[in-house]
Amino acid sequence: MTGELFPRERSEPAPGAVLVPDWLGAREQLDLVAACRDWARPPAGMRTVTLPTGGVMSVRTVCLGWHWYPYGYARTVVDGDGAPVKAFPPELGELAHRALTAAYGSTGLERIAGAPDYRPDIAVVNHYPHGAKMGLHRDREERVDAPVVSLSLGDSCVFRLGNTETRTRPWTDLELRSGDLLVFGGRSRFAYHGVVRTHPDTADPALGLVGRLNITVRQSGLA
Ligand SMILES: O=C(O)CCC(=O)C(=O)O
Ligand SMILES: [Fe+2]
Repeated sequence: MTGELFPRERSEPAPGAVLVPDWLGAREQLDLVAACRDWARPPAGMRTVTLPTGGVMSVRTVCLGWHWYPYGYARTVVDGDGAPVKAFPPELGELAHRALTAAYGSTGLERIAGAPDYRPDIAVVNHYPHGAKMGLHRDREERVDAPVVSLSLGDSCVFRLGNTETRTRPWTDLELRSGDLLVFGGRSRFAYHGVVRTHPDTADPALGLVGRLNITVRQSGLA
């Protein structure tokens, strides 16, 4: 906690996009960081991703359930060590279900595409070392429009939530801090988004994490 005078409040920066600040407690954050460390280990561990353009992403990534590569999903690390992707942990599915209820409320949830029968089966874990960022993109390799649940850990960042049509304005810049929950579903599900910058060493040192971690939980729609 950063000694805020007032609690940071839930907000809806775009239709279907909900930010719930400080959603994860300290214990949950520590447990997730520890889990990420396990998931990062080879085989099928954390790797850097090379894009078809030849560019190398500045984040490092590990996936659970389905392996994301540019641009698709596979059951093995087709652009890495070739190992089978690690299983999607049921606890993460339960956490993501709770996240949808926290974001939309149990009644609001019914009005969000793919939320009532939500069956998440992918986690994409990104580590942002100091200086890393992520260009504007859409999460569109999934075959269904169920919401994406995003959990942030460690350093805070500037997250850019754009529109569904273009990579350009209008967009909204949000600060995401450790423990924050962002859900993008409904009309924001396929919005462009990215991470403009992180703020080095802003996390509570007790978390024992250098840089920033982001976990997105998704539903693939793949069998
Ligand atoms: O790090 C973030 O907050 C966003 C990550 C993201 O957009 C992705 O993994 O597709
Ligand atoms: Fe994304």
